Amino acid sequence: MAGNGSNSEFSFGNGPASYGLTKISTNKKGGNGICHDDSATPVKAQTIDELHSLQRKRSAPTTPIKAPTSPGGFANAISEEERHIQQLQSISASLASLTRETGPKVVRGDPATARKPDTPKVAHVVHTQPHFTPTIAVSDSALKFTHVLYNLSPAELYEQAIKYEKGSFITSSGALATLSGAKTGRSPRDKRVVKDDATEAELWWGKGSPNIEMDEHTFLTNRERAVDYLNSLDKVFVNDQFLNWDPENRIKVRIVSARAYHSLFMHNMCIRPTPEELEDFGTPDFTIYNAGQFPCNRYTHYMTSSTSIDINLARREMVILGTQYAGEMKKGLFGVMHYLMPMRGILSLHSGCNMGKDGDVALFFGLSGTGKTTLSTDHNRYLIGDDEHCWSDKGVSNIEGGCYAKCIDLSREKEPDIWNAIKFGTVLENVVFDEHTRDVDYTDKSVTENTRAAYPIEYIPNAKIPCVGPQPKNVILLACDAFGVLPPVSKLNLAQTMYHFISGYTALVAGTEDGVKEPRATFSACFGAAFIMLHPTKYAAMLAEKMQKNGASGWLVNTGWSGGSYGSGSRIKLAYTRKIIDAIHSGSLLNAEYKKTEVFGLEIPTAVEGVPSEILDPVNTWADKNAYKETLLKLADLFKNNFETFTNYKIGKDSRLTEEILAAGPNF
Ligand SMILES: Nc1ncnc2c1ncn2[C@@H]1O[C@H](COP(=O)(O)OP(=O)(O)O)[C@@H](O)[C@H]1O
Ligand SMILES: C=C(OP(=O)(O)O)C(=O)O
Ligand SMILES: [Ca+2]
Ligand SMILES: [Mn+2]
Repeated sequence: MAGNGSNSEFSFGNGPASYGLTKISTNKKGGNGICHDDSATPVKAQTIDELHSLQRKRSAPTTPIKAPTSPGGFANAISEEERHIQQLQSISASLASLTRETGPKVVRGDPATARKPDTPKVAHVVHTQPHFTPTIAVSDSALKFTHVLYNLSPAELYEQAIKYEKGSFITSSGALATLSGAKTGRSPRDKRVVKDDATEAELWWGKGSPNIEMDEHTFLTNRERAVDYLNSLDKVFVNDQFLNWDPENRIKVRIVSARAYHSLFMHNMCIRPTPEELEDFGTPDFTIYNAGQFPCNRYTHYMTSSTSIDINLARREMVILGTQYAGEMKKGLFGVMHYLMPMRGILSLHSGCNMGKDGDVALFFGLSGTGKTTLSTDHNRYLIGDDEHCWSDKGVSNIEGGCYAKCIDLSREKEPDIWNAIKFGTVLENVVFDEHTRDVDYTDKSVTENTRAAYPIEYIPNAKIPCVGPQPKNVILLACDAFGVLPPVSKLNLAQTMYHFISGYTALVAGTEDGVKEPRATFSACFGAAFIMLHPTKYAAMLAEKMQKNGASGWLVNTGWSGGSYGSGSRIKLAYTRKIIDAIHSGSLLNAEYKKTEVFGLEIPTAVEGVPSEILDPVNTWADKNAYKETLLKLADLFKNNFETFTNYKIGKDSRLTEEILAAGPNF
């Protein structure tokens, strides 16, 4: 080659080098003629697989795990490997079939990415005492591995949901939109509790009780069905978490489920363990088997539909078949707490709870849709929790680690904190969104009216962590009265508080469906009859005792209709209800001027700051006074009929309060 390098053949013009393009040198270092793009440092990987493995770093607890000390003073720390094997053995035991001798072979990790399970992190449990004489000792499920996706993070669960669960999408605000399938609400008529000698005596059975009985054998049949279903899958999700922020009364729960949606929901709703707490988790106090995609067998005794939610208190287990509605798990555990906590003298409450800057705590009782979540989420106060609490001698504690807000017609302006909580990590159930922008349309009821958002409580900026507080000062009973005759706010004496607590009234309208013109009254004892386990008067007696002891004030707040029943009146503005609640919190309403209403005998204030005075007495808001009186009497009659079930029960030691409570209802 003559003179120039190999790139010299082509140039613009024949002038000096400065007129043409700079020559590309290929010969700086090696001189082997190979072109290197060395503008950045090269990756430290030889293959694509190696490169991908560099992306992910092992996560581990940030502080060393405490080594328990043996009596001799020697630390008998077990290795991390052993701890993982113990964890897997515990999961294998959870998933064990009771009719075959073994638990499944479980291995940690996603089957899609797992290599051969050649590591020792495989566990298999052999029963020491089988409950039944096994007829077949081996089955196909004993030959395969069940992959366990253990306490995955929200990011990992998003990936699982989006890859494998139809109907899972990321919305424009980062939330995970999912579908709960055919069931978009709870199925209270399919909730069963095992009746054995102990529970027969302890629990509330019969008329009005949410506890529909089943026997132990049927429970085991359904348990086996759920466990066999779960073991037939390539992978199951396992969440090990806590309930109750009161450290002395914390309950360890394990949730075994088939869907990433369920695992993320419970990750958000239960208390999340730290990595250290998880290492020390041990055996759970209660286990849920959620095989919701799989129906129960209607030929099984007691089954009346293909859905069954079964609780066995002796075995400390719950089985879910035939419903994927995630609220079933949260509220099922709440039922269990309604049994466990009163046994310890602690009152379980279906209520929201928040605290002012000065430490004044308020409880918000109410049935679904009455405003517990909306009103406890208050930008000027600390949120302790939106739905499930415990009241002990020490004060209040939230049972959960997250909130479950209704999001139908959610607006940024009226409920900014809930709006902003709908971001990455939040589960959005059954909402409708724009297929391109993924913007959610909160007004759309195409899937259901019961659209929901489940988010960790720390997504609310003024959440009180840990979620505990001192003794309550105000007990607010919420009723969404679609008849439009209850006052927006009434001050209650103790007997009235008990009367309304035991009644647990609300009246909602089924929405905008044709034909549903009349509001339907619902009475749900303790504002949560679907979740209580003992007789309502047991909880009422505890509430009376605690309110009395701590000098708490009772209030009845109507978050429903004004100016007429549903159809002619309208729902009380949320802004007005918030002003009423503010006046309760500040203490100003306690010292206001009051007058007594007819029929219900409720004390109503004549003025509340920020609320038009004329709406405080509902009679003023009705154009047709006769219609008002007629509706008022109709509602009073419904109250009276409902309360008849309770007239034979005593509350507390002396019967004085019982008589006062009976007298605290409507008089007409
Ligand atoms: N005056 C009002 N007070 C409380 N909530 C209201 C009022 N008017 C409308 N709402 C709406 O009613 C619903 C109350 O639901 P939510 O707080 O989730 O109930 P709960 O937690 O008791 O089930 C929310 O969608 C809220 O926006
Ligand atoms: C999750 C529920 O709670 P709430 O509607 O009271 O918020 C429910 O009742 O299913
Ligand atoms: Ca609730
Ligand atoms: Mn709620």
